[in-house]
Amino acid sequence: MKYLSTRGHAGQPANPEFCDILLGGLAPDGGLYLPETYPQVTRAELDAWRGLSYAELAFVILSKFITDIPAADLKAICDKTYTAEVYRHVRAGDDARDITPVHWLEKDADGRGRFGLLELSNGPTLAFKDMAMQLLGNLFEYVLAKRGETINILGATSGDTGSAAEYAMRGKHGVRVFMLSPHGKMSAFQRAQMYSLQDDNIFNIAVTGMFDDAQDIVKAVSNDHAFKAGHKIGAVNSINWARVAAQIVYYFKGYFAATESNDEQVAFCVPSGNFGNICAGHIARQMGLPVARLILATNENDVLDEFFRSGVYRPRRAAETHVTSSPSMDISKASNFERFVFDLVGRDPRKVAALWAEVDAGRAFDLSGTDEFARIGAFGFVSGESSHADRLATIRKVFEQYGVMIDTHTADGVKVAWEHAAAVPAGVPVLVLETALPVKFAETIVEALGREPERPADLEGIEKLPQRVEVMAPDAEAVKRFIAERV
Ligand SMILES: Cc1ncc(COP(=O)(O)O)c(C=O)c1O
Ligand SMILES: N[C@@H](CCOP(=O)(O)O)C(=O)O
Repeated sequence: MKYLSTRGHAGQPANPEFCDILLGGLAPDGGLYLPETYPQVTRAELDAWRGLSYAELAFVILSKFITDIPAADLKAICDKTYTAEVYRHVRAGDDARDITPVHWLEKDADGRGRFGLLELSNGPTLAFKDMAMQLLGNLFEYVLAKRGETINILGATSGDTGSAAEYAMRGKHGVRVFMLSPHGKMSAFQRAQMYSLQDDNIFNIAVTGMFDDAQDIVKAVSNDHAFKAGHKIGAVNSINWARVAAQIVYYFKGYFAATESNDEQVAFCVPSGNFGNICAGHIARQMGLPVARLILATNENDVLDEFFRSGVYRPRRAAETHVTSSPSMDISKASNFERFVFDLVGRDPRKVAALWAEVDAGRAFDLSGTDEFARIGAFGFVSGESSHADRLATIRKVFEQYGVMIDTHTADGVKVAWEHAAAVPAGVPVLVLETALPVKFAETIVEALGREPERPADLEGIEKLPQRVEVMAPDAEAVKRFIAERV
């Protein structure tokens, strides 16, 4: 499989393969890598895949995108990654061997699931990021050893990518992680998960700004080609295609869990910020997975909801970005949205480059009234927004009605999924992606329910551990100096 850049210049080689872009992160023209074409899944393949374990499914799907790692090696990496020991934090009664079990909230009279949670947060750091990041850790280790290289990962987090990356990379040979987080904007649990790590290869930098400032720094450093090459800078955010590829797998797994035959459809509701998660759902649908609807949910930072309703993409400045009780979605400039717009404009890199020239200059773009936006219905998206009050009411309702405690981001998803029930064809089950566990956002859970969420034994007392973090202004040059002094 060869890859291209959404902006037209994929670098050298002109059409790189998977292992090159795994280490490369952002394309040299500032665009994002995508496969030249989306591999199509045949009906015979879907039939054969139903019933596969998560690791087996990951192998067959990733084999379509990764053609430069021998099959036996890729299989071994998938088997090592997707184990019940790694994804162990399942709800009582669910089976960790499923890796991403579905927890049904509503079933019909025949006992068939109608509305449920796709559990994606059972990994080491209790957020969906572990689904891809654990694989990335193993892929990096494999490819770096094969090539005799090292990598210095520069990432940005609004709370969950950071800890998932650090847990996946800590102690890994040849890998250092420099992770930028928004100072004072994450939950106490999220901060403790990251800042309490004392491993020599982990560096936490808290920038006095928002997530978008941190993400801008990652892009600025990646776009300094001399620095990037000289300091072997890599990426683990969903700008890295490998993250998106790994996330495609659980859409297939969720589909098989929610249906009995491949004639049926399913709808997914995805709490969204950087558009990485739902971008994987979009690609699964483009590959032929029978997805009736992709329901996109935002919090008060509603830039994506605004686009799907109006055709206007208007990234907000840091000062206009709300600090909310679903903090991991406090994002106003969604990196992966560029991948979707590439498909929307007929995969024309010149159009994407022109649109992102506007975005990079701090302006909006407006596709309303264009032929492209007229086609948006074909992509299956609907969207909605959720507020702090909605979040509290949804957490309460789900707890009272079903006895299930959900986190604040998943609550945004449930609220928007309920709101869009009429947009889903009759009889089609709806899965809300559970993107984090409630203990990560205990303060809001206590506000909603008057009780503390359950805490896994292995994360007991982490807030009391000593923390190690460097606080810095959001300045790409200062970050470069910090990295250069340590590699
Ligand atoms: C808990 C949680 N939910 C939802 C999101 C939004 O996902 P995405 O950025 O892939 O749209 C994030 C962060 O990315 C997250 O950490
Ligand atoms: N919500 C994320 C933000 C970064 O998203 P990514 O998927 O691009 O890594 C976080 O928790 O850090």
